[in-house]
Amino acid sequence: MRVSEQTLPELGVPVPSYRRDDVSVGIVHFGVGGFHRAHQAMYVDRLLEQGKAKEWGICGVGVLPGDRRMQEALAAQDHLYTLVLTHPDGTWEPRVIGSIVDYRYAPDDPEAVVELLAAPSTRIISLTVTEGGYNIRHDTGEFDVDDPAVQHDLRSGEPPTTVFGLVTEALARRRERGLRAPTVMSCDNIEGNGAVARRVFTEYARLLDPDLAEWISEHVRFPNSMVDRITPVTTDEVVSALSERFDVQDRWPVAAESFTSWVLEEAFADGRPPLEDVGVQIVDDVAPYELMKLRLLNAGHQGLCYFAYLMGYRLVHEAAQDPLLAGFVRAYMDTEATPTLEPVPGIDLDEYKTTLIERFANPEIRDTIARLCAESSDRIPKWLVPVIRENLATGGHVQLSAAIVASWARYAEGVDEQGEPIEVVDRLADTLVPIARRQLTHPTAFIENTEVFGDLAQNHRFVDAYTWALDALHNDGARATLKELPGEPE
Ligand SMILES: NC(=O)c1ccc[n+]([C@@H]2O[C@H](COP(=O)([O-])OP(=O)(O)OC[C@H]3O[C@@H](n4cnc5c(N)ncnc54)[C@H](O)[C@@H]3O)[C@@H](O)[C@H]2O)c1
Ligand SMILES: O=P(O)(O)OC[C@@H](O)[C@@H](O)[C@H](O)[C@H](O)CO
Repeated sequence: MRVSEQTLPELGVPVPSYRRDDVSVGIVHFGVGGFHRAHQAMYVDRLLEQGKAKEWGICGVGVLPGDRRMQEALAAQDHLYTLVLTHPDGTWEPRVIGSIVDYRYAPDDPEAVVELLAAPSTRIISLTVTEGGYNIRHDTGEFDVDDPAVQHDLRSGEPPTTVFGLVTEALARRRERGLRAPTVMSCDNIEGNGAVARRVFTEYARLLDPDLAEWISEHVRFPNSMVDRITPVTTDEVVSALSERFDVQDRWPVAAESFTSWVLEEAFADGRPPLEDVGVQIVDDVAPYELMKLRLLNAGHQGLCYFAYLMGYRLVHEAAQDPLLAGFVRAYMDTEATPTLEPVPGIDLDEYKTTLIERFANPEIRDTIARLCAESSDRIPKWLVPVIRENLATGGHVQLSAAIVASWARYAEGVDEQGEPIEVVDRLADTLVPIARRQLTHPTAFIENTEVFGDLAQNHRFVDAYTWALDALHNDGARATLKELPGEPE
């Protein structure tokens, strides 16, 4: 049976019991992908199920050509979709989520999107636009004004196309109309995601109108958050298994692990849904939670994925079940990431790390190594390089982090250990792959790329560890390299 408002009563899986007609848009979300649908939209759906937050329905917005598909898929089923939680014991827990009540593909009608963002009823503008979506230069940490899409929005006089252009135009209209400022809530995996969002939106606005930038910085709030739920890309297998096992035909369901966590800073300009009623931890300072998650889970993923790919793994759980890989990742977490963390209120870090390896090893998630290996140039500088820099400054260990960077550099050569091509998915691939190939004769070529690594190649301690690992990867291969490194085989 197809998912739609009309078929809800007949679907044999849990569905919204609330009337969606009564739900109005209070949140406009940019970047409705797998994660938003498995996380924030699920939390709002839980609130609606409790009879709360009716004014906090979600309207999704897509700005990139790839988002057209999401607009069509959601429109075809009244913006309903199925979230399947995949438990490690093989149990699947599907539920139709009803909190997304509208979706706009911005290029169709940018003016309507700007007006929606400027409407007083829109009190939160949220984002999962990926790490790259914030348009930050890795070397300077500044907003990249030279980006062609940003230049278009700043200079062309045509309707805005980027999240920066659309949101800033709406904020300008609010200011002119004497309306309240909204909250801009980043839910991306970026350290200080709220602070980063604040920086990029005010910097963009300053280029247009310094007074507007002042108004934004004074009135708009940008809460930091830690968000966590492993959500792979939806596969055809999930679509067909949902149909076969539950008789639910959904154009674009999303499957995710059952674990979920959201720690959110109490920093809202114009109210918020009572998210604490559905398990969100509202705190004054998110930093310790963010650091813990980004440096253990996300950087841990990076520790796993390039070595795993080179060793022939294509699925995350299979790699995480290899004691050599699991031991390497755990050793990185213990000896290099953990010393850079702050105490995390209410969390036993040892238990957290053990649970992470178990989550990676969950065979039901079927997350792909390819997903983790994509857009590395947006991930390594944001999650791993800060760990390296801190350890270099304090005299801490960097050997395993250096090996992770070397595994990426080896992977970026675009050829695996069997001589087969690797599809390097990275917005910088055209520059990174040729640079990586040069390292066969010039071992530090990759890390001399200051756009990604800053001045890391000037540090001898890092360079020694890095060149050792790269050399071992070239001469002995990934498995043998890991065997030479300190690990914690189970
Ligand atoms: N998937 C996960 O396990 C997970 C978990 C925690 C946090 N996150 C965060 O969510 C982000 C998205 O993950 P996902 O799994 O939903 O990915 P996805 O590919 O399914 O969706 C990404 C969305 O972001 C949009 N986007 C990308 N670049 C953009 C840009 N420059 N401007 C505007 N929109 C842009 C895309 O169009 C798409 O709608 C991640 O990058 C991460 O920061 C993901
Ligand atoms: O989605 P990204 O690009 O931030 O990173 C890839 C994964 O590390 C990430 O998606 C994790 O699965 C997620 O952060 C778990 O909560």
